[in-house]
Amino acid sequence: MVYSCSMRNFLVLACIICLDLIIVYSLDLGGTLFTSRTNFDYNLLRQWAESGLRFTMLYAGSVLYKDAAHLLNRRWILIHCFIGSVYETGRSVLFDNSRLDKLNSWLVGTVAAALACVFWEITLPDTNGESNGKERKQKARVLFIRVIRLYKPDYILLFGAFVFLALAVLFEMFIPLYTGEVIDILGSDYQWDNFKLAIILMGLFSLGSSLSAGCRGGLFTCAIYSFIRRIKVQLFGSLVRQDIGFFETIKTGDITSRLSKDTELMGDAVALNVNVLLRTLIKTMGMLYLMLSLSWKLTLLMLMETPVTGFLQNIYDTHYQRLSKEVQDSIAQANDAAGEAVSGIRTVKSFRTEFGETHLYNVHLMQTHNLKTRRDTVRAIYLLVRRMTEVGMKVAMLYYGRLFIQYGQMTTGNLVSFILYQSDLGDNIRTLIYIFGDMLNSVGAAGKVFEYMDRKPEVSIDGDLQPSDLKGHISFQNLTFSYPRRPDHNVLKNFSVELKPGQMTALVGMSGGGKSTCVSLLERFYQYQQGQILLDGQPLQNYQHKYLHSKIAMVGQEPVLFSGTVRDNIAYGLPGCSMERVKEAASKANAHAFISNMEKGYETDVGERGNLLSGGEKQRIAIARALIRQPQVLILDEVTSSLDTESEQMVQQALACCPTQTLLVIAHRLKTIERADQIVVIDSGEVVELGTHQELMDKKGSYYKLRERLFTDENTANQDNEKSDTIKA
Ligand SMILES: Nc1ncnc2c1ncn2[C@@H]1O[C@H](COP(=O)(O)OP(=O)(O)OP(=O)(O)O)[C@@H](O)[C@H]1O
Repeated sequence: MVYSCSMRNFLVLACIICLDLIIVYSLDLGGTLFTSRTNFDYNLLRQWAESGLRFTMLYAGSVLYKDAAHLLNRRWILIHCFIGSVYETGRSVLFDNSRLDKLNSWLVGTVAAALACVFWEITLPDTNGESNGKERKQKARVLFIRVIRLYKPDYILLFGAFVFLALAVLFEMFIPLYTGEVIDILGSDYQWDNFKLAIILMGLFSLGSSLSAGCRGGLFTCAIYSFIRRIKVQLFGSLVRQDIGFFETIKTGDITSRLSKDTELMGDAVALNVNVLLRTLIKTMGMLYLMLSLSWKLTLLMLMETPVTGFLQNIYDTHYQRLSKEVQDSIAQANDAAGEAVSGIRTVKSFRTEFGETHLYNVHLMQTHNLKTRRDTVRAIYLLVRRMTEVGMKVAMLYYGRLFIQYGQMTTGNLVSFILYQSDLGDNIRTLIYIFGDMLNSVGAAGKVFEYMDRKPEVSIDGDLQPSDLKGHISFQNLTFSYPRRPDHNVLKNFSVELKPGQMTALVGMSGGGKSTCVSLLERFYQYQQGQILLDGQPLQNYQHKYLHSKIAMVGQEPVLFSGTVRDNIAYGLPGCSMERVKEAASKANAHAFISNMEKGYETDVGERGNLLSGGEKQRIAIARALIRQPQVLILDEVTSSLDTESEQMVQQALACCPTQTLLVIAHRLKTIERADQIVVIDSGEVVELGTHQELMDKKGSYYKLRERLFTDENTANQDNEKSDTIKA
């Protein structure tokens, strides 16, 4: 903290200020005893020496007296001691005035330091924040260089754009100069030839500048679009390679925001910002040169605005960026809430929670609204202060400009050119300062994109085993597993089971026992913590990713179809697959008949996520999608739950006609798994019973009880259905 509000601290501060005033006058008195007041250079030199001495004494005081360190920030002292010297030097140089005003310069120093304190109070609360800022800048630099490297394929476009940029700026720079010249020609001894030449040159510069600016913009836009497309593809490629655990911990809104907004910000980081930066930089240099040649004194005066503007911009950027980030996060939350409600609209309607969902959305929007109001207030205050600084500077410039014209140091045309440059230069300097902030912001977005692009999936996909004759013998050995979102809860505990080729294994058990988890691990969606899963004696992770998923196929509880035709969905991931194979797989899955009855047959669009089909139809297409691969291991997770009895029997027959296949079935309807070669009963992630249907029934253990319980449930449900049918009839 620069200030502490206690009374004691104020007293200490007052003492320090008094002490400083005494030091100033003692030094001045001492100085005047030995030097002459009329010597301009010597007086200025003495002023600076005094500043240095005061700074050393106050700084030493702040080090020795610990409490003062809170009050006397190093920068505070620096400004306090030196700003007076800067002010006096500027005044003396501008107006050849050798009279030094001690009290005046001391007051300037104190007021400037007090203002600095107020600003630092707001912006730099502690040194920790400062070191974080440094780290952030260092990180931003690294990210920025990485983004530049990624632009490599577009270097030619960028080079062309930079050439046109330089041309546009050069042409643009001369326009105000010739405007002033025209005014001088009109004002003094008017000559048609001079006037004509000035107008033609102005026209040519304007034309050249517009043409070059157009080419520059076009080339930059091409480079940016090409870059953004490349990055989006790379990011998407990296996202789809991630393990399922990653998607469970990251919100969909975050992922879409990375893909859409951050990649675009990242594209702007280099091309757009460097474009603006270079344009502004070249223009600023050129304009400064021309302005110095018009009036170096007025230029110096005008440059005094720069540190103030920079300072204001710095404070503003810090707050604005923080608030903007909060606004973005809150927009993402609101979008998530709306997206979730729309995707689950059936549930929302059936539970009559439309009002609740609308209210929740409103709460998120209100949060966004409040944050936006705060952000815009900060912006309004900043604009107000900035405009006041600008206007103040303009008034000062006009005042001194008039004096210089009066003393014959410049012409009216020169002043007009100067004013035109000045208003442009002010904008340029602000842009230069802003662009650094914006670059930090843009590379911040790049950082988020790189974070996803660099992420290594926890489930490795580096295996390279692809044996030509896979038998499909699977062995779960002492498996222990917990989900990434719930690392303390072991879903599988020391789980061991063997699945043999040509056999059907059924996993049964109460809901939440861990049946689907076994399937997820077999599909390598997650990485288990202990034990291993062997396929034909080799750990699952040794197999090549694509090969493994062509040999192990799964139909899940809620099969997901993608928008496109029925044919596209059955032949998903098999480019160039023949129609015969598609039809054959559909027939095996008992889907051919209903597909043929549809208006466009296999070319029928299934709608987004297959919404135009019934649950059973979706499931049969999903089964066909699995069967078309002729997998060695087939996993059916609660597949038959959405099928009618006839379809179920036909699917069962289709599955039975593949004698060498390893079949793993999870079913609640225990009737469907009676013919399984082995039934594994799972409870709380452990195998509690294992055997054939008959063996387990004879044992009268968990399986027997489970069956009884489920039969009771099924019968009750059937009776309920019959009753409601009678009522309806
Ligand atoms: N993605 C997940 N993250 C955290 N916990 C999970 C996740 N999926 C499942 N679980 C938990 O793991 C346990 C086992 O779930 P699993 O889906 O394997 O059971 P199940 O036997 O297939 O149940 P059901 O018969 O209802 O489908 C449950 O306690 C469940 O809450």
